[in-house]
Amino acid sequence: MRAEGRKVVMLTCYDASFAALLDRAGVDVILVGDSLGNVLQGQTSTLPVTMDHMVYHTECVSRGCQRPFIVTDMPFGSYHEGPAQAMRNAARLMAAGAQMVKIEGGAHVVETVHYLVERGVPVCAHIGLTPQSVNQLGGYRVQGRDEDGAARLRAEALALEQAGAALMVMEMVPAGLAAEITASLRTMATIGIGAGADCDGQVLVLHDMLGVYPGRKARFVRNFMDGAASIEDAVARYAAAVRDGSFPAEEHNY
Ligand SMILES: Nc1nc(=O)c2c([nH]1)NC[C@@H]1CN(c3ccc(C(=O)N[C@@H](CCC(=O)O)C(=O)O)cc3)CN21
Ligand SMILES: CC(C)C(=O)C(=O)O
Ligand SMILES: [Mg+2]
Repeated sequence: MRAEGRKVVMLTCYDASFAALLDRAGVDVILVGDSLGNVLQGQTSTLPVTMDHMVYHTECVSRGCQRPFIVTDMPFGSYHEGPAQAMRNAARLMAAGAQMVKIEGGAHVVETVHYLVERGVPVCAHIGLTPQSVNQLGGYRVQGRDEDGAARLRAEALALEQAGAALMVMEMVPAGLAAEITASLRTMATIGIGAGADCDGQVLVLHDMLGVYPGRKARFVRNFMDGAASIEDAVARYAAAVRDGSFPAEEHNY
């Protein structure tokens, strides 16, 4: 899709009924996100989410849809010990129905990404705001604002592409920097969340874009239920807005 200049429409999903709805609405990629810790479990971070939770929700999603490509988040602690542990846990997620796994982090996960890709596990990287590191980052805030931070994100993106990651989420990254990083890549497609419209695709948390998450609403969220006739219509409007470049707009960027 990147090669053809077609935007990638990605949304989180955690169960079979919504997976079927996202399939009907034309979503390209479903992310079984560890954000399920927040939106399903009522946790204040993604840190308590376990492999068993991710396996269960991947199985649910996988049974509900046919067409969308399924990516599952590796939860906190499931890949941090290194390549062998990551491979063992990725294999469980792939057996549950994931077609790609997502791993947060930059330089420290490059070796693990390479190890998985060489063994037949497609990998989505995730840089910028990496919520599993919230206790180190000091909050859910924009990343890569100063020149040092920007240089680090640029270098990490290239290293992750080199390691074989096929997709990369950029979360809460200034729009200009995300555009520059996207243009600097040759094979890896970028998916933005709070990273501007010039990424190769976009992702949002389903409960955020439907306005049902009771927690704090980040700047990058738009409620697509406003003016929509149904949930399916809201998801279809999100897909259309990503494809025509009207979402995200300036007001959603950093
Ligand atoms: N429902 C939900 N939506 C998400 O986007 C999401 C999750 N959960 N859980 C995992 C992470 C955590 N994320 C978050 C959480 C909070 C903000 C937030 O409050 N952002 C504020 C800025 C806060 C600050 O600068 O201090 C914003 O206005 O964007 C952003 C991303 C993104 N992910
Ligand atoms: C917000 C996306 C990128 C994510 O990682 C999640 O939903 O867990
Ligand atoms: Mg996640």
